[in-house]
Amino acid sequence: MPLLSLSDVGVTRRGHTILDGIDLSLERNEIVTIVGPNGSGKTTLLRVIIGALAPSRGRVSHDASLTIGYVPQRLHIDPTLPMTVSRFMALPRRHSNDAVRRALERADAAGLADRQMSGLSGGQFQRVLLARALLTSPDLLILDEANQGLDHRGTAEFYRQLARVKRELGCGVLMVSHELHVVMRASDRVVCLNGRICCQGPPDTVAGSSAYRDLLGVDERDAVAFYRHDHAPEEALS
Ligand SMILES: Nc1ncnc2c1ncn2[C@@H]1O[C@H](COP(=O)(O)OP(=O)(O)OP(=O)(O)O)[C@@H](O)[C@H]1O
Repeated sequence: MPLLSLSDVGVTRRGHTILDGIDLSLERNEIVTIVGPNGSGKTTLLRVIIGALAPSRGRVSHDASLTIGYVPQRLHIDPTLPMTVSRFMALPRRHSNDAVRRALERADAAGLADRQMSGLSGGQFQRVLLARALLTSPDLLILDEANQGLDHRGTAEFYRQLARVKRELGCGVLMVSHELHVVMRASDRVVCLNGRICCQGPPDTVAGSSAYRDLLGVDERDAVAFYRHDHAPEEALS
């Protein structure tokens, strides 16, 4: 049984259709990445999935006990505000010291507990956001452009960490990304969105599809070469 499924979901705002006819299932032990051009409805879809936005049509179904961990696209913390990583992990609510330690370890951020949030590098900051989303040992982990501000190597490391988290927790992972070549390497399934789902499937199949190339404006040889060049089985990523 899927962790969460969307059936014929549509979102209309001020007479404008943002999402239409979305059928999507998310499973445990699977990394799914949504790609699509600016304004294609990616963030809107994530908001529907986390329950922050009610769809205008269709149904979102999941078990009542489903726990979701969410890593936002950006989080601004006033740099003049002194706040250690441990303190940040206690916002908005406290968890046991054990739970905090475990979450930081899972996100490969164990050594950062006493550091100031304002002194973290982009990659370290993302790991702490990931650790906070892992505090509840979620069934489904959702990341909105979590690799923003990371360079190519930082992004690859972050995705390796995600693959480890998925294996350890057995959770499902859903993310939105613009990093096409890394997405191709790090995902089990890619979903191309443009208000509707244009195509979806394993990365190599999607990379070769004309719907994907037309939507993202990538050349066929580039898409497939990117995939072949960068692709490594998950074991090799860890
Ligand atoms: N509350 C709203 N009212 C009206 N229009 C909205 C609302 N929220 C989003 N939109 C519109 O819906 C479309 C999709 O927005 P969304 O942020 O979901 O796209 P996106 O794919 O995440 O874009 P980006 O890649 O630029 O972050 C855009 O045209 C946006 O202007």
